[in-house]
Amino acid sequence: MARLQLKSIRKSFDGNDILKGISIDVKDGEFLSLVGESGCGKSTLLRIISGLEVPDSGEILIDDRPVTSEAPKARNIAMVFQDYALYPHMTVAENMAMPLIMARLPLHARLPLAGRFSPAARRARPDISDKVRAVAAQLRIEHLMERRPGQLSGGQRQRVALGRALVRDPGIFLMDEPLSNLDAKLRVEVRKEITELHAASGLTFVYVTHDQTEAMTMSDRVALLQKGTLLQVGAPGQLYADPANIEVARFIGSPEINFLPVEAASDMMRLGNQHLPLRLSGRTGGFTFGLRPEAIHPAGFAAAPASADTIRLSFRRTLVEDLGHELLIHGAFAALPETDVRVRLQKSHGRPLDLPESFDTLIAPEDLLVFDEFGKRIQQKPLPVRQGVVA
Ligand SMILES: Nc1ncnc2c1ncn2[C@@H]1O[C@H](COP(=O)(O)OP(=O)(O)OP(=O)(O)O)[C@@H](O)[C@H]1O
Repeated sequence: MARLQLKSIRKSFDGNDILKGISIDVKDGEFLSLVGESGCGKSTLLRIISGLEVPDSGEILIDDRPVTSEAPKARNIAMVFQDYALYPHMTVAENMAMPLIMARLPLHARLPLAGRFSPAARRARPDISDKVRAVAAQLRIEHLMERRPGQLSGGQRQRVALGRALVRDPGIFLMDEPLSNLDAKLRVEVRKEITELHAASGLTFVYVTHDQTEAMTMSDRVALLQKGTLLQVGAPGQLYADPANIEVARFIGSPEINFLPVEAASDMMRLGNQHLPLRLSGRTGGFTFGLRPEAIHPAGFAAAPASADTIRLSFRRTLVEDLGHELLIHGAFAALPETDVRVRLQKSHGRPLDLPESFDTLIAPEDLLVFDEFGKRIQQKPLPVRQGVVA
């Protein structure tokens, strides 16, 4: 276990700023995910933590000890890559033992083949096998120990790669998109296994993924990067319900959040051609509402939101996707026909729903997220205006 602090990490390649001052404090034993779109700098940051890459400026501390200029080996960090990087000619047991064998060999014997057949490697092996067996049991791969990587499924290979990283008893475990080569069903399985592994090992995990669902389901906290900048770091529920800006709201949540342009006057708001009995305390002008698909309640088909001040908007559907337990309805509000909107509707016991083409929807003002013209979240919620009386 170890605490990891990143302080103002900067890195550029060929004059392009890839990381623009990233500061994150990863707690001892925490599972932190780094998420963001392809090219935002996630892997570069992970490589900098591991020591494979050197930052242009900034500092890395492990348990309060500066390690920025230390070699990877001295950091007691293990890393699992998306392509597993197993030795194809070695058995699972040999693959898993290799980091321990290598650590005990003199430098000249560390080449994979030389290391494998050298007398020093053979001497080191007996006391290593107990450790390998223990980790294999933890990962439930004992029955695979004599196979070679080519004789394993993707999920099994992934477990071997995890095992190989774990045998060294690292303080920090780094993973770079470890599930991306697995099919969807297996991804969910291994996702659960990694979460269990984290809980059982108590290690500090830093996990890179571009898949927000993966990050949300596995992590204690999620750090969202965009173009080399840290947009927000927080618990999954916090990023979902309390995003700092439009980019975070857009990236987190599937299906994606809806955005609606609105104009605020002192005593009402306007959405397209409809007046809404809402106002923003002391603020007028152009804003954007963020509205999660499950916060739009089709009247008569879903329970009304528990709010005394729901607003009612007519909706016209264009496409309905039946996901079995729920419907994902695409369409637009009549007040704003040019803006696509997604609505999630739970089905009662999977029964089919006969949705008309147009129906009313109910929305609780408390469920509206408000963003200013720069995309920054405004913490205040829209206030109801009742029959011309400002509440
Ligand atoms: N050694 C390097 N030399 C030059 N450019 C690099 C180098 N490593 C990374 N880059 C560039 O830095 C940017 C960020 O790369 P990085 O791999 O960190 O992104 P990422 O967020 O992990 O993306 P992905 O999800 O696609 O792996 C990319 O534009 C990449 O081309």
